[in-house]
Amino acid sequence: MLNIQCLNKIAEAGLAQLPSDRYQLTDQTADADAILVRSADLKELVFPSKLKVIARAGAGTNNIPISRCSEAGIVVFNTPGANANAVKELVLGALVLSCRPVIPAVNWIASLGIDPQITQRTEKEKSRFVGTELKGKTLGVIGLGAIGIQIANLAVALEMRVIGYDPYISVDAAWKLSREVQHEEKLESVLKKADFITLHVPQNAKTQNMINAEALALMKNKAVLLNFARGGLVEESAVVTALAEKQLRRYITDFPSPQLAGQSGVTIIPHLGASTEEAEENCAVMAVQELIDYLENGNIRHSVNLPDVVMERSGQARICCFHRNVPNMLAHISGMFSKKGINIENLVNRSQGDYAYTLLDVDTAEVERIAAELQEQEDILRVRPLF
Ligand SMILES: NC(=O)c1ccc[n+]([C@@H]2O[C@H](COP(=O)([O-])OP(=O)(O)OC[C@H]3O[C@@H](n4cnc5c(N)ncnc54)[C@H](O)[C@@H]3O)[C@@H](O)[C@H]2O)c1
Ligand SMILES: O=C(O)CC[C@@H](O)C(=O)O
Repeated sequence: MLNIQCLNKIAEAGLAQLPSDRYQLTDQTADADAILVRSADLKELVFPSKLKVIARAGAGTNNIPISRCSEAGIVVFNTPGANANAVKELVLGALVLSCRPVIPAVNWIASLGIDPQITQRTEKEKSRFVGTELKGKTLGVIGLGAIGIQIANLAVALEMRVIGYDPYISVDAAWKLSREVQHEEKLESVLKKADFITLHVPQNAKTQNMINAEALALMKNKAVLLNFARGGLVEESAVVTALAEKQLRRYITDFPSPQLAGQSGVTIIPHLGASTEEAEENCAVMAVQELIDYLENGNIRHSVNLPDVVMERSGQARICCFHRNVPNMLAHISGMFSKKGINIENLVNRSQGDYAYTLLDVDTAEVERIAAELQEQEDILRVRPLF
């Protein structure tokens, strides 16, 4: 039996994929072979030696200490694109709310209670709640991945002028992007030109506080900033100052913080971007499938610390080897098999940055000993024999 610990609520549709004869849920990290997580912070978590995999049912992995996982031979997965539609739809809502004062208008009507004159008052006083339209305005999309692309294309359909910035855009993503979206090579150009700026990049050392006082100073005075990516992308004290000095019109964020609470010009949503039944199910199903394929076949799809490595099963046993990306490792591993007279039927090896992964299918099931010997080799982080 393999033990799975859920550190957040994971949709039942995903958990139902776990065959009950091979998997059970545990609430003890010490017993966990695998962890399923959403936004729980794992940065201080002590990993038990039997923990092999962490699957993030969602996109952002800034809550997971990726380097520490790699050094412990733990593969980390996420679920790219599985909640993108949910975020796109909420960003559309936020765009509309940023230029149509619907929330104050609804609050005003609610404050009137049961007023027999409500219809007359509405028609007389509604002029206080006139807004503006999105059509014809410029939307700047920072980060053209699963979410950014969908928002950019949607905004084109809304007849907005759309400009995008993503120095690392993938070929796949570029194909999906509407030809109407203008590609900007510099972040500064987007900041200067856009009426609405929406952030869709991961939070990491390079993107932390990317919207700081300097960036805010470049924006148009009436610009609206939307952040459905991560709170740490934006220097909040600078946003509060920019709003107070009328350098920024509104900041709409999915990430509450004490610094932003109660500030005028700030609209705070309680991290609801991915909170739809559909997105939660998509993420949970995808995360569980990734986890099962890794635990049972050693296959890797959508890992954030290793490349995709998928090989059809052949032979009598499979050895999965998570190692550092150092010279001669493949020759060393295969040499150990040939010294023992074990025939390798199939082999695949891929690397990503400092780490690499090798799958070997062999013609014997007697592999426990060689697996243990491999595990002792320098630069080998985890070895798993599978039958
Ligand atoms: N509010 C929510 O509930 C919610 C839901 C899903 C995702 N998110 C956040 O949104 C982020 C994006 O999600 P996604 O699914 O689109 O991810 P993604 O990986 O598909 O796209 C991210 C894009 O950002 C680009 N990028 C990276 N660094 C950049 C930089 N410095 N400047 C410009 N572009 C850069 C990448 O090239 C990539 O195309 C996630 O990392 C997560 O933090 C939030
Ligand atoms: O799990 C959630 O509700 C949020 C997920 C979201 O922030 C993500 O990065 O995918």
